[in-house]
Amino acid sequence: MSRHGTARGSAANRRSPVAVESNEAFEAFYRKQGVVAEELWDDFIQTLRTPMPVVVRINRTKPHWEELHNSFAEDLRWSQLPWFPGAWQCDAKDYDDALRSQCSALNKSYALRFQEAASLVPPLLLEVKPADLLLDLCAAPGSKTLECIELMRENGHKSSQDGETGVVIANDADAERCFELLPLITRKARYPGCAVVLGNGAKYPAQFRGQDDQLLYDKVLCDVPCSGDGTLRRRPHCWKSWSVDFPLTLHQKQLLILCRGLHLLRPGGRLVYSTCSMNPIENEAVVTAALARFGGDVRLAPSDLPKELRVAKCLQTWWVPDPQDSGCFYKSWTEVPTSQRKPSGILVESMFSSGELDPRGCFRLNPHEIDGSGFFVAIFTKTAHRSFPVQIPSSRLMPEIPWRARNENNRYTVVSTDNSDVQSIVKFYGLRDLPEPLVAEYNIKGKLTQLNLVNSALLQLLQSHLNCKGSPLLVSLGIPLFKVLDDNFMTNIDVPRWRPAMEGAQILAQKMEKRVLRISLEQMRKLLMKRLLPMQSLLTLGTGNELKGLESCEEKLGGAVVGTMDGTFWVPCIITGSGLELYASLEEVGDPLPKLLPPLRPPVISATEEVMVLDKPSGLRTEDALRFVQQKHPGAELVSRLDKETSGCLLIPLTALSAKEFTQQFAENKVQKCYVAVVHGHPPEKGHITEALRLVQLGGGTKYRAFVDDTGKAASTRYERIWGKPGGPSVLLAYPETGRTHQIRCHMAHLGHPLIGDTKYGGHVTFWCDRLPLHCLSLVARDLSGQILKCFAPIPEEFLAALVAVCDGELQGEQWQQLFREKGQVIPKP
Ligand SMILES: C[S@@+](CC[C@H](N)C(=O)[O-])C[C@H]1O[C@@H](n2cnc3c(N)ncnc32)[C@H](O)[C@@H]1O
Repeated sequence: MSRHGTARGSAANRRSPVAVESNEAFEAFYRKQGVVAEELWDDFIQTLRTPMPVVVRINRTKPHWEELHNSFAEDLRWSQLPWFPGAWQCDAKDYDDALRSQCSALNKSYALRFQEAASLVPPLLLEVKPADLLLDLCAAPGSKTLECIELMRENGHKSSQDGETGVVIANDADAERCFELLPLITRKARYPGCAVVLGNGAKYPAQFRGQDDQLLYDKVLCDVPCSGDGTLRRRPHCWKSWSVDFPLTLHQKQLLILCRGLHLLRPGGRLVYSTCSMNPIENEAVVTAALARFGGDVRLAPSDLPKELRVAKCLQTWWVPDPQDSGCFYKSWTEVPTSQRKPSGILVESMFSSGELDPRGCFRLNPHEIDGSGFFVAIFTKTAHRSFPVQIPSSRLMPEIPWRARNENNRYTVVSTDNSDVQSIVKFYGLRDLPEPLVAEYNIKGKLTQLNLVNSALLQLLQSHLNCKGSPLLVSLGIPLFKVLDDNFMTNIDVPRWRPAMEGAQILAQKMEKRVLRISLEQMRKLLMKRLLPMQSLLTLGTGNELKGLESCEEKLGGAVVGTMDGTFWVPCIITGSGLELYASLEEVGDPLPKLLPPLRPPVISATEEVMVLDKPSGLRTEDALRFVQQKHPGAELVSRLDKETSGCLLIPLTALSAKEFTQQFAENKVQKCYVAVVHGHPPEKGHITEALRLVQLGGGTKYRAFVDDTGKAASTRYERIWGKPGGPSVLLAYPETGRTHQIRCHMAHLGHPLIGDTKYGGHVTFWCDRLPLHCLSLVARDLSGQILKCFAPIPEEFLAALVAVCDGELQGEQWQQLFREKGQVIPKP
């Protein structure tokens, strides 16, 4: 069985729906459009009702990314998306709190990004090259922009071209969303050729480098605003609000943005149009209308898709709903009543199908096939460009940057290297070769506040002539390198007013010969938490091995950068009379080297050619443990199970013959087991529970609960209390003589002593135990030759910590292990 995300069977088959969401109009609309074949309808609709898997994209431009990649490969909860390098997928139900907090920490430090599978596709199909001019017309909140930048860098490394020579313009029409995008671009991507721009994509200006020399983009991404019904799995509340009308209001806007993107594309360039909507009026209709508008100058680009990526053909015909008459649909513009064919009406001619679409350049990503959101993608290329004649001055480039910023004071100017501020920075920080070109940023009060690094290609683009009255607004430009210090700081001291900026610290650390400090990883973590290293500690650390480079701060006071010894993480700081103060916090920048949880992979306790016994960790499903075994032994099968939250010995036969043998041994209760359990209260010292159990399926899904019921199956559990005080809790050894589902849990609950935290059976959660305290300590069976097979799984760390807490430290971890080694062995039956 493959571990690849798309190869584990359909999403709907693997999961049960969590909520029965529905909308009759939605189902009627999409059935009529024929978006999926009738026989796949149930799979499609069921998938839309199941939670999305979590998908992460490892940032392969970061140091240590391979370590992270390997840790995902080791962990059975993650499967790799075979069509996207570095993307991993985890089932929603395996994504527990521990995994969530680990991934959030990794996301914060930009070791990975969360991005659903289908959304990875549009940037991938842009085929970005390191030196491309790329325009992302609808960029916020920025996942795809970031992905494009990473791909540019990666492709740059592959072709050993400098990966930083391209340009990425991230435009969005929504100011708030632009500001959401900002930290991603400046803090995470840190790409000198990137500008964030606020403007209407449909009116993005034409730019000219000279007479009849229009600046055109190599790549354009139009990930347009859409009704978003492909993301119902992520936003189940939208089932209720879905209507046929809303998408109709978006069609023209989408078409205008696409047409603008196509106009700005260079001949031979590539444009990707995408939506997370499944509606043909927002998808195929927009594409056909744009093709018609450009005559033969643009066409769909047949593309080689990764072979493992499952895509569905685009529609060639579709129905347009009448917004005034529910249930009424039109196939062609001529069918629309004349009264509705007004220029101001909702229905427009471009919504109707006209002409064939090349399915090799235009396709759908169906939720049930990609196990993600529904998406639509079309790839265009251009064969000819028609420009409008414009009168522009004869000089090729403008001396200044004609783009507006947020107001007239807030502007950007090109900075020359002999500028006196720049000279003082070079001297103070010992800058070997000053990164350039630099632009100065003036804030909205007109005060010079920042020096930003851009690259030459971006500067040229910004100095070209804009063919419009007011330009879109520049929200950010390049990478901030230096920031001005507060006016009232160190007024009488002869140090420059400039300190390194957070965004540029990494670049500066490679170029500065002075004022570069390195500290150990542990000290860096402490510093990020406290943000201040008092002067005395700074001086003390500076004399030892934990801090290096203090001698490079001749003047002592003033800006500096501080990083980890391996040089992979840098932040700006300032040395003042009180010590070293950091301009960053752990909250903002994340951990320099987030700790990885040990991968969830079961250790093997014993293995022969016929049978393997694993020490299954809590949190791993038995089915996933089986997959691990099947990687080497494809014939392995399950004959017994442990609940996901239960840890310990799990026996898996490796061949059909041994499966038959062990099935029989389990059925005849010949496999002896001993479990450790922590229960509420103080049960009698020894007991034997023989109540029959009946298993009931919950909510039509794969969840079960056992009940004591005379009509159920015979069940027998012996137990012995090995630690406990009146009032509880108590630690037991339990010996199930039968193998019913949830047997120990249900039997103990029936006795009035449910397991701690076992809320399904009436247990209560405690702060000292965050897993089900049930562990299969030992197991005895007979192998195929009749020899005794005896296995023992020591108590896992987190369970041990809970036991120490239960007894208030009366027994320490090793003492508990020793107790179990002595008492927890099962004596084989003769
Ligand atoms: C689907 S989202 C883009 C998602 C983004 N590409 C990403 O991957 O994170 C569409 C974006 O288009 C923006 N938008 C809406 N109308 C626009 C217009 N006329 N021009 C440019 N952007 C627009 C919205 O503010 C929204 O941020």
